[in-house]
Amino acid sequence: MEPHEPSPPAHAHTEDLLLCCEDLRIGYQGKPMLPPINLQVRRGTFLAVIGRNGSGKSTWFKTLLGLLSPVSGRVFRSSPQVKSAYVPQSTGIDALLPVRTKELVRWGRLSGWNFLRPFSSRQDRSAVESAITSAGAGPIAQLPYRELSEGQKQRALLARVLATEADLVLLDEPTAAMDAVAERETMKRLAELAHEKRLAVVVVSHDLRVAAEFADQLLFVDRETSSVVLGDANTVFCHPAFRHQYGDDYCPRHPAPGHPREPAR
Ligand SMILES: Nc1ncnc2c1ncn2[C@@H]1O[C@H](COP(=O)(O)OP(=O)(O)OP(=O)(O)O)[C@@H](O)[C@H]1O
Repeated sequence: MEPHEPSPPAHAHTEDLLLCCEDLRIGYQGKPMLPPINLQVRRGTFLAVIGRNGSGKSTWFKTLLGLLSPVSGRVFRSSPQVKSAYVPQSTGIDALLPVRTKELVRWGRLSGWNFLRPFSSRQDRSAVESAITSAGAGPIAQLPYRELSEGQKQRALLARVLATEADLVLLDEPTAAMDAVAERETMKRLAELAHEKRLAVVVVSHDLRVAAEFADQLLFVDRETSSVVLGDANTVFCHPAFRHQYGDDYCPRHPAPGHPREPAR
């Protein structure tokens, strides 16, 4: 280890650990917007980040990626080799070039000016094919990216990020423009990828039920109640801060009127 490299947390020496937030406070201009975040991101897990608009989800992603400095605390990567890939909420890719989806995915795979190489390696080609299949982007692979619908563009960008074969994949509302069927299918695929390929997948989603169905854990962030809640769906959905924002309908312990949990005697 380099002399100036920060020391890892005591619990970080496990092979599945990719990234760790330690008392991490996120915000702008030195002003924290949430209480400290403590969590570990591990291989083979699917984490969904939920919360109202403006609650700090994208800010957290930017801090994880090093695009924004923590207000305090730290983000620790278990190794400098941990490779992350990120799909932001919206991108300017379509404004760039009239490129086919498959080429866009290939460029995601080949870093820097390598994408100008006329031939990619067999390994690159196979990673591109597999990413296109995993993202369900086969039917649109030969179509110009510019001509795709917003939901199809999201699939293409998902394939692009998967082609990088990153260990940690951060996706900010990757299904926002998809119809309900495509959204469910994509979240299911992301969960399978996390579990089968041993990736860590972290997704921001506003579809709470779909997130709860497929994610291993939920991270709920809320500025109004100054809350950060990490746990399974029941833990999060029944938390007072979550219920303050979204009501009781998501919590099985607080059934909606007319749907009693116990049959009436
Ligand atoms: N560069 C910036 N400087 C100061 N404040 C900012 C900056 N960028 C975003 N914010 C503010 O930070 C807060 C959190 O924004 P963020 O984009 O992280 O929310 P979010 O949870 O991702 O929201 P959404 O669900 O709408 O995408 C918002 O109030 C936003 O206005």
